[in-house]
Amino acid sequence: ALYNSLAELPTNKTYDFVVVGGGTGGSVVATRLTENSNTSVLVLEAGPSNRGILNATVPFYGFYITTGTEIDWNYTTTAQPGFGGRSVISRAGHVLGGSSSVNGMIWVRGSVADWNHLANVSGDPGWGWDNIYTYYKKLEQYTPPSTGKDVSGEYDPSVHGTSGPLGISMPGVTEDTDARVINTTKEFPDEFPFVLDYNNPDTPIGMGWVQNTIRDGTRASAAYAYLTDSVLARSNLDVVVNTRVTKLTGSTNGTIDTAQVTNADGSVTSLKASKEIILSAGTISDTRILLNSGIGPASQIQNLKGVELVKDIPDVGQNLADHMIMPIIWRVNSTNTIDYYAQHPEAAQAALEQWQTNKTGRFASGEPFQAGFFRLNESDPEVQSMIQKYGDPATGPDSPHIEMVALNGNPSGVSAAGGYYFALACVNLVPYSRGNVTLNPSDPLGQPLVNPNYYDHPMDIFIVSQCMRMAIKFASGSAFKGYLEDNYVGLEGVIDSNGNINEDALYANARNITVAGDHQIATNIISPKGASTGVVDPDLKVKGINGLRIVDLSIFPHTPASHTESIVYAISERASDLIKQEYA
Ligand SMILES: Cc1cc2nc3c(=O)[nH]c(=O)nc-3n(C[C@H](O)[C@H](O)[C@H](O)COP(=O)(O)OP(=O)(O)OC[C@H]3O[C@@H](n4cnc5c(N)ncnc54)[C@H](O)[C@@H]3O)c2cc1C
Repeated sequence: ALYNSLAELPTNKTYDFVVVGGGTGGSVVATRLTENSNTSVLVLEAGPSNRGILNATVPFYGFYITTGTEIDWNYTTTAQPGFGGRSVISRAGHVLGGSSSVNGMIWVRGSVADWNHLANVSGDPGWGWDNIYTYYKKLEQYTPPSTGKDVSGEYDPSVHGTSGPLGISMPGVTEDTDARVINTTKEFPDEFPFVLDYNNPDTPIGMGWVQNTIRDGTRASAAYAYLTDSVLARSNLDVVVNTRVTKLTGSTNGTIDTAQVTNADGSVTSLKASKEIILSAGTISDTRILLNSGIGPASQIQNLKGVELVKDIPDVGQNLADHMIMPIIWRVNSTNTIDYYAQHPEAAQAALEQWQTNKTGRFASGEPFQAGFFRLNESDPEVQSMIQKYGDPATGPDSPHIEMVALNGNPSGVSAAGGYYFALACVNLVPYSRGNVTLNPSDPLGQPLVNPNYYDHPMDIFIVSQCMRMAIKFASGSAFKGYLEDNYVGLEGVIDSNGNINEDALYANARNITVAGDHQIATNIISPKGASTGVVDPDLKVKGINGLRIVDLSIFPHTPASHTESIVYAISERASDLIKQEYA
């Protein structure tokens, strides 16, 4: 059942597993484990239920509307030297379904090389692509858009699953910029080849149509797709929302079996698992919980007020990485962009009403509609020399370095101020920079110190600058002539009157404007059993502790050449099988 507070939870029940965090990973693992009616699971989620929250349900809203609301943790990074000292918002869902309830819904699976790399670094071939591909096919359910738009020629059905819980769909309406973007791939086929399906493991490179975690015109979050009414009706599953876990404890040294919740009146409620605690609170929140439980680097824990060391694991909270997004935005000669809704409340209301009536119309889709995945241009001598100096940051020779996203509007959502826009957003998929999550010693339960160290490594901003050059080329296509007016954000001082690019200005814009990718990863990295580094073993159990496993994005050791919800779904599907096998 679903309970709105701990006070509602019956007190006479016991559970095999307590899942901390009902987010992307937690929703999957709770659903899969309770397929066995002999296994009981309690999920504790800090945020509210996703049900009835339009911001977590209407696909169009996912784009920008949830920042600053109660369904996001609204973390802020520390001042980032690579960003000219700016702090940026680092978002994560604070609602059932977690970040899958607030994200951009873009479905990109992670490259073959990324998964094979995971198999190599963990020493477990089961994390390799061949096995993970079977999980993707198991969990996906490709469905046509609710609007009835014909999407043939926009993806390759043969590489997707059709009967899993997670709905995947394509943009359901046509935008003015669709043809401009697709035509540009035809005009510049060498630099920007059209790709029918970037999720085809054999052809990840190119620009094509975005696939979304949307079903029946509705956001298909992990809560919507997995924690359905019938799953929540299972007698062996209880989910409690509005319940934040502060600490994990154990009965004997070296065993963790209890999740503690500090109630509003200061009292503590302990929730016990007879088999395991499964930590699925996400990359940033995991570290706060582990450090407050005395699990992590001894050097830090010794300084934390009121916390005693339980297990010294130096890598907890280390290795934090994130993608970063550098938007380039132009004013356009059109009002037919998503900015229109920000500036015309009556149009937004009508679109919402249409969505509420039959889940169609513009609000049944997200934004963007196209994205491209590219390698650096290895015939460019500058690229060659950077790769020679620092190595190729991609996990394999066919794995992309760069993502370029095309948006029919201003991605920051501030266009209520006026104007109509087109944007190309540049993403470095393979940053070398690593940071960490630490706590304020005098307030360990307070806001964690999130430091992704953006642009710390010289290769990282170089790759973004290469993507910016690509975006300038893309926007020079004939399809954009007369459509793009002046540059609004991203290219200040970059192009001189002769059309030459000023490298210093390119870098300065990147430092001043780039924002977080919200793909925070790697604070609990996987390593082989017995390794002296890393946080979890290949079966995702925390090293040197009994009864504690981590199932979320934090275990993945590097940023994948993709978006990250797909990584979590695959990790948690396989983790569920590993857990089921262990207790069979
Ligand atoms: C704004 C945004 C846009 C994104 N866009 C995309 C995209 O388009 N495509 C894509 O693939 N990925 C995207 N991502 C990333 C992707 O959604 C995440 O990487 C992924 O969902 C993370 O899954 P997780 O299970 O690790 O954590 P989460 O899904 O974040 O789950 C963690 C859960 O734990 C809960 N929790 C945390 N602390 C506690 C506590 N102390 N007690 C109890 N519960 C707790 C949280 O409230 C949350 O529900 C985006 C993310 C954000 C934030």
